[in-house]
Amino acid sequence: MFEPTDAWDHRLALGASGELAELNLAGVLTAADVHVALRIGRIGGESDPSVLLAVALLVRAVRHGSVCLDLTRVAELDADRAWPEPDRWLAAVSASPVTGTALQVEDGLIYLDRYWRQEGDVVEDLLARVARPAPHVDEQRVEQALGRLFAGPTYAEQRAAADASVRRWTSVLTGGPGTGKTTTLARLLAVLTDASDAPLRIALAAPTGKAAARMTQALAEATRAEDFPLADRVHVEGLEASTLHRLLGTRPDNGTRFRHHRGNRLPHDVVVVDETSMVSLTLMARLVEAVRPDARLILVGDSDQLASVEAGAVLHDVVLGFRDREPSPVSHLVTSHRFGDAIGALAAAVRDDRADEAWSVLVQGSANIELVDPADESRIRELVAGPAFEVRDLALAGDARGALAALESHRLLCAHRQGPYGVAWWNERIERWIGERDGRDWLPAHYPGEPLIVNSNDYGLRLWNGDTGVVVGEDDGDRTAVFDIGGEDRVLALSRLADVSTAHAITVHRSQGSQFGTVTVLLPEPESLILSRELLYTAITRARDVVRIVGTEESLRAAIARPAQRASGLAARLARPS
Ligand SMILES: Nc1ncnc2c1ncn2[C@@H]1O[C@H](COP(=O)(O)OP(=O)(O)OP(=O)(O)O)[C@@H](O)[C@H]1O
Repeated sequence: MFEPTDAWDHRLALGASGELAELNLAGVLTAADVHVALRIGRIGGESDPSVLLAVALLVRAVRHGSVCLDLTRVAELDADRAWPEPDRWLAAVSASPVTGTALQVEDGLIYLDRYWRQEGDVVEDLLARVARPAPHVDEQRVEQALGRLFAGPTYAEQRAAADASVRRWTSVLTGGPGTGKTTTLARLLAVLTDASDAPLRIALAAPTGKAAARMTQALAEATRAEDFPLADRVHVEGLEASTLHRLLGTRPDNGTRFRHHRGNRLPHDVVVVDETSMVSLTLMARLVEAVRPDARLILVGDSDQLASVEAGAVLHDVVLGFRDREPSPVSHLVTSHRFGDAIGALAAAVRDDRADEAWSVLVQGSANIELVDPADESRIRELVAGPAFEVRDLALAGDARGALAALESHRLLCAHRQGPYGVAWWNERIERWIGERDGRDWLPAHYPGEPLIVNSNDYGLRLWNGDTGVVVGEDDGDRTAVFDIGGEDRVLALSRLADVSTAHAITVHRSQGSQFGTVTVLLPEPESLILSRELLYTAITRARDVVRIVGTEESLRAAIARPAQRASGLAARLARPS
């Protein structure tokens, strides 16, 4: 609910009446939701208020990450409101002249045409891929390679996953942090290469630049493990990941179409995608159509993490949809291999809806886990300003590498962008603390020690969405920005930076695909609509060594009790017997 400032308040949907106007004023529908619905109605010749209401609610659902709308669940938005009876409502939508053009109905769910097509494409392409006869493999060579690369009892689960993947065109490797997804992938790639007569063209990709750099690094580390057979290293060494956009070939004239597609497939024999949980439905549709039917597609990720910023929860849906298929393309790694994994145990309690256990782990605390009272201002200042001071001092001393390393050692994660629990507010607060400490009333634009995060891909500068850097130099003198690109420093003039923001604090959504030594998670009020189990799980699993949660018991329990819900027909359509 909001109080309009006047009749022209931009939040008001002018021209709306009845329920659309009421729900707009109640803050359920934005002006844009209403305008899109009215426009679709006008173009399609539909004036039935219940259909227009369904369209506006559908646009709202897509804005919240859903692919479609289930009319039987709309009442959950406001149980006290008299909503249309779902069966009759669906019948009205199905009979509408806009259905079949701007709108589609499938399995009782309503879709905007674009997402219906994309979901249909993903279903069709994935089902066609899993229905293909299995790839031919040389059993003896595969057995030997599996035995060599996955030797010993600690590798049993991962060996089974690799064994299954070798025998499929399409496989999904999912598991929580530290369950050995990267270890398995590195060794699986070695098995595939060893078992192939011709050299394999392997593509590695991730949804963001940051995630791609991490994938390259993690694979290199996994390959350097002591028990990774030397002779197999050459097969995996030197492989570099790129962003999915770069792999598919971005086109300057079109943001959602790529150079590679159904008519011009990728040349690779193996296409691996890491951090697949962050891949939207739109991007997944483009990916699966671009992979040759006779190329392997390996999707890697943690299906319990937050889904993509855009519509869809594709990895989650694919894992769910293929769960009961025999043989299943999905391998689920469950054993954590990180020594003394207290963070993993906390994350698992959150993921599995064990709120009592999560709370008691937090209250008990340990070397890796701390619960911080949100009222304890001085502790919070110490925890979040301390690392910022360190980055600033190193940046002022001209130590770019040190500043970048300090930056990666801690990050403040917020659920929101705005408001007292939001990124903007906390960035400002930290900047105030820096000013106070250094006796400055104001800091210059792009001050030394300012952490930067890139918001969109910049092909000219070769900076990718999610890349992080830091400003180095003097407050009243020369300053440059230094970015860590896959372990190498890239120095850039500040004037060249177009779309960057300050990153003392970032949202949990933005942190996906990254990890930090210590993570401080700021939980919002329990009523916050953005607070969900997946959000908390994702935030906790960003920490390598230490996680600190600033929040109340109510907020923690509210998060765990609320699984993020994204309506989609993908899982059901993949699971349907063919
Ligand atoms: N089978 C194993 N035996 C012993 N140690 C292992 C095994 N598998 C993985 N590890 C070790 O566990 C740690 C985590 O493994 P890995 O990085 O492969 O997991 P991951 O699932 O990719 O993690 P994340 O999602 O956090 O990146 C690494 O230090 C790795 O060396």
